[in-house]
Amino acid sequence: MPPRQQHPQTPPLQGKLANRNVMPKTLDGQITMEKTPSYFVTNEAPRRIHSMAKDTKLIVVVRNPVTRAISDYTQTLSKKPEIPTFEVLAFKNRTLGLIDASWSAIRIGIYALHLENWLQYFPLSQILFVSGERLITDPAGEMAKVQDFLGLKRIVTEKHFYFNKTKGFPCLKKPEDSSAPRCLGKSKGRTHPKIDPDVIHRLRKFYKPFNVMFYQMTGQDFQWEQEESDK
Ligand SMILES: Nc1ncnc2c1ncn2[C@@H]1O[C@H](COP(=O)(O)OS(=O)(=O)O)[C@@H](OP(=O)(O)O)[C@H]1O
Repeated sequence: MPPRQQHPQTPPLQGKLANRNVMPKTLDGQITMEKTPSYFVTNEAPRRIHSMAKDTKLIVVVRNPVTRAISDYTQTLSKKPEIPTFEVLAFKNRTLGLIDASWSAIRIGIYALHLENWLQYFPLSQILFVSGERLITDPAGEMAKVQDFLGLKRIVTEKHFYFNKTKGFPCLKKPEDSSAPRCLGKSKGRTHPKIDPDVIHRLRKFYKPFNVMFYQMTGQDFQWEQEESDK
């Protein structure tokens, strides 16, 4: 049976019962999924989810935190075009090179910090880290890991993806029926504004120790230090 998915717009975790009540009933052989990216950085989320269901499997998609910050900013900019530039928001004091780690676009990318909170409640074996970069370059490969992690048969494979040149991203096709291929919407894969290379450089330096800590904690090297430039 297909996994049942809770809508991402679920009210935020307000308490154990509040959340359980909005989840659909799950039958034998079904998996209920809930997708709220902000839970990863919500202090109370691990404790609450753990007290609701200790055996919950957690999937976290992570990408280079510098690109993530720019993506986050791009999303806000699309809704509020009047906000200051990324370069302005990124610093507490630009002359001193002091990064503003309290700005959510930057803080969310300190993955090691957030993961520490989750590891107080869940073993690493219950968490799958998906590489946001490989999700674009090898979606079938990443989806194979997701399906294995969830104990599902590998139903989604290479044949379900094609690279859409116009979109610049992989899109989905359903080879089993004749329905039209589907790409993600306009809000995914926007062009990022060009950011001052010096600011990128400073952010890379800022994140490096946290990235290294994250690689050690997860046992996975996401190779964000190897990337030459951000799009
Ligand atoms: N197949 C495909 N199509 C389009 N976009 C893709 C795809 N795979 C991954 N991505 C990347 O997903 C990024 C948007 O995801 P978000 O994490 O912002 O989504 S969410 O709003 O938090 O759910 C989005 O980030 P931006 O490029 O900054 O928009 C994409 O880079």
